[in-house]
Amino acid sequence: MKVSPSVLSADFGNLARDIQMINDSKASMLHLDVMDGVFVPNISFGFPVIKHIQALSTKPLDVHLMIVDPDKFVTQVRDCGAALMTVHYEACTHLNRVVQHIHDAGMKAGVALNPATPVALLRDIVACVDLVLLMSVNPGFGGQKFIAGVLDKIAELKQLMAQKHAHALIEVDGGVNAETGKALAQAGADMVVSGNYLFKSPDPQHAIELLNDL
Ligand SMILES: O=C(CO)[C@@H](O)[C@H](O)COP(=O)(O)O
Ligand SMILES: [Fe+2]
Repeated sequence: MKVSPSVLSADFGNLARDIQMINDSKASMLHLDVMDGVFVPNISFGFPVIKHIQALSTKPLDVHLMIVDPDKFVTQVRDCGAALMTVHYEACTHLNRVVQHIHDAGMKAGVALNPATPVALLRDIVACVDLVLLMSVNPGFGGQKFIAGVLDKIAELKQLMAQKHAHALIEVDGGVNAETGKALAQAGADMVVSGNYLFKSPDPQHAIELLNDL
């Protein structure tokens, strides 16, 4: 199982230390949650902070945009050095165009679904994206309780991807710990995001390794 630790739960007063900890871990990517206070009821951090993190990180950046109209920011996300730019299905009027712009900018494209958004809505886009991010909490905050309905959504998504000959990675985000991570591994998720659980752990690198070994 690939692991993408969420910087949202890092200690922003000791960011360089926490990024170095992730560099020295088995994490596959580094997850960055951008929130605009409109699409979600919270504001996190923006491009200057991501640029700073990029300079410190040896892991590819997995940028999760919880913002309205993400098409406006494709170039800025690319200029931050992101490897993967994930936008919400619910935030895009012209999702196919946004995905094209992300690819034109040289990044991998991901599409995220809120817990109440059905997988079936991805029918006409799933073959065009590199990753589907299934939210297992309502986006906006770290440290929330895992919504187990995501496990059935993984099965539905796998079925849809088989029908459409799609090869997107399946990433799950929210409330992931050792227990929920195990259920996600069994359900067939390829990558998990974890924030609160990892950063509150007495040994975050060991916690990353445990998820990685699932
Ligand atoms: O996108 C989000 C929240 O909106 C996440 O990436 C969280 O940051 C995950 O944090 P935990 O639920 O693991 O604490
Ligand atoms: Fe996220």
